[in-house]
Amino acid sequence: MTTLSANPTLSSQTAATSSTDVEMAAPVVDLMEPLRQAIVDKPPYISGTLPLTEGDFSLFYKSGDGSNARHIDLADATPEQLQALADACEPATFGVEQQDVMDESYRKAGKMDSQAFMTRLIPERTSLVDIVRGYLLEGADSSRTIKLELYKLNVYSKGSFFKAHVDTPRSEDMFGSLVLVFPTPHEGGALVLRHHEQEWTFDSAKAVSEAPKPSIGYVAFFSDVEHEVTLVTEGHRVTVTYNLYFTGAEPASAPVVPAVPAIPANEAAFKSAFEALLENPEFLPRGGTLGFGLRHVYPIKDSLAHVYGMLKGSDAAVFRACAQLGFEPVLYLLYCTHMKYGREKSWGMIDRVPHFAGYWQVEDPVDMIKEEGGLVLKKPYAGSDEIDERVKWVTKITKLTRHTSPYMAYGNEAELGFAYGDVCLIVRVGKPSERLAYPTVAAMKAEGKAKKQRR
Ligand SMILES: O=C(O)CCC(=O)C(=O)O
Ligand SMILES: [Fe+2]
Repeated sequence: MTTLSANPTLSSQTAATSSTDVEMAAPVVDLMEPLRQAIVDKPPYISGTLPLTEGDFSLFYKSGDGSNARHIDLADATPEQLQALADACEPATFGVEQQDVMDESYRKAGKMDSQAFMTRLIPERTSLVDIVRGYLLEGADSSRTIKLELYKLNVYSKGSFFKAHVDTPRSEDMFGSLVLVFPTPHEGGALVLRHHEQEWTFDSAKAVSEAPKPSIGYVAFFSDVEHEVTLVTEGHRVTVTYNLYFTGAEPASAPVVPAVPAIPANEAAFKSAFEALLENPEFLPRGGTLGFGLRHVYPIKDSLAHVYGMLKGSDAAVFRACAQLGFEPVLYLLYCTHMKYGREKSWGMIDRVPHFAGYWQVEDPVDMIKEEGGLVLKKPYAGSDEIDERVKWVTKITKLTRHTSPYMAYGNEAELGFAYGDVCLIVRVGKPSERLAYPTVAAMKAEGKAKKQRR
């Protein structure tokens, strides 16, 4: 059910401006709850595989008394070479109440501290940092600068494992861990992650063996996620781990788009929740329009077109899942006007950046949106023929990606007003027997044009 929020008090003369607030964006708690949950309760990790160049798999390490360095190519290592690497490791410990403890019933693995090896792999020169920022982090966090600190190398030989634990934070700024799994032959050693009574498994051995060669497996997760490494039943599982920190530096100016798009962990959950809803005859019995607030920041200037190719994390998950099911998700700018007099607000949306420059003494920017080819969602005292579309909001509108347009506002003298458009994703769904038959955007536009001409 939609709840109405109290009308915010108007603070200035130019209060007849647009800003999005929670009223319209209050999500409908109903059949769509599983859909909303799939987006909002995003799994606290991201995993996948990443192809790298051959040199990145070279590892040099100290062995014996340390007077000789050895080399191993982890993309093409023999069992003997891997055994030599395992022999050069010390037994791994783990932290219990500020102390490093060795207990092979809890953790059985070999470890090498970062000063005992050198890898050519520099995560900052791959898309790993962008993947962590774009797919693990959300909202404002995803444009913060992060730092990766090489922590350890581990060799999980046959019979190795690491029981459930959370990683010890190294400082207040540490927000997570990144584990890279090399493509060495092994079986078992999957990483099981648990958070808020949910569980996920990343079978890195399987993922890496199915990836184009040579690739590494990667998994990044937040510090409060419990995780365990299951028993390695064959071969050697070689990993390097990094601690992930936020740095104090200013946020990067433009949000970064991962060069290699990762598959968001909640994409499958969202897709199956949506498929189940589409099967349900009680869901939008006459068809309807779903709205999703975006959960990442994207740069916009004159157009929304480039944002389609930049979608990250949950935004990418929603877009891709809907498109795969045959729908045509469209980005819109959503405007809300607090009227100067009275309590009502008007709402409108448009699928491109509007140009308000030629308008003079405008009372309600939603009228300009309409003139520019947009749609009216809500308007005080409007008859139903004046409402173009009604949107059911699955997730709240956010102000993360907002476009500001100045315009000449109505007043005793012309004064400058500002209209704020918040980018959201709109998906139109047909009635139960013909879910994909809802008019396409092109059809809606053509219809709108015809309507205008008839007037
Ligand atoms: O190897 C992994 O996948 C995780 C290792 C781990 O949990 C750790 O080193 O703390
Ligand atoms: Fe761990």
